[in-house]
Amino acid sequence: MSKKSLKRMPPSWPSEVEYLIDNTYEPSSLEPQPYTVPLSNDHPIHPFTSSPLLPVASDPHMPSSLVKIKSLENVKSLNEQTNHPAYPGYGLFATKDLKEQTLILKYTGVVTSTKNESIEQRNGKGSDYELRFNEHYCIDGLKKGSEARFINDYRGVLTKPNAIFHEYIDLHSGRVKMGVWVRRGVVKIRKGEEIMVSYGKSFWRERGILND
Ligand SMILES: C[S@@+](CC[C@H](N)C(=O)[O-])C[C@H]1O[C@@H](n2cnc3c(N)ncnc32)[C@H](O)[C@@H]1O
Repeated sequence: MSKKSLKRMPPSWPSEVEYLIDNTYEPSSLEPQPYTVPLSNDHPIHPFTSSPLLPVASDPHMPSSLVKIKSLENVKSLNEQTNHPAYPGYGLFATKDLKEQTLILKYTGVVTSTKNESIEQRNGKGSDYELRFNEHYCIDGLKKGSEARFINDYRGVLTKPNAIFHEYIDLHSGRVKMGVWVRRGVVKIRKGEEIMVSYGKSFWRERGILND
């Protein structure tokens, strides 16, 4: 059996999407040189400090036992009368209590360069699963990605996001990755709660949903 067919996948993973434990760069020559490890002690261990340096952390184990992909069919929004605003679709939920500042997951996908594009050229081009990454790149989780591609925006469900997307340097490979972290000030995301970030106002503005 090939290595690929042995790859483990999270439960409820959609067959049309490739599960990716690590980013794939397109073209592969785009991948930057990794940092030389060990890194200096000046790097923090989480993003919630005033340091301008990227945090250093060990890659989270994937598929992750900390999260579960769930259909939103029976999930209500804050207003218990209405369906979740991302219904019909999926969301990502904690399977354990997750403490403040925990690195929960890696956001993986296809990484491409945005170096020669202005913000105006880039706006509206990305899929609903695309994130800006490491200054001159973006990661698209539309066709290939990890559990993190199922994370919804907090609007209409929570009063504040309980998680953030933030880059880190993998302690072992020296490569920059995109992480999903429990947000500062959130004592814990409780088992069963939906993990939610803010996509940013520009995400909704580009889709004609926010006007301010
Ligand atoms: C990265 S996907 C999130 C996962 C998605 N729910 C799924 O089932 O694949 C982003 C898309 O989810 C939906 N979504 C996420 N958060 C939402 C929210 N707060 N309100 C409405 N739609 C939301 C929107 O369609 C958005 O373009």
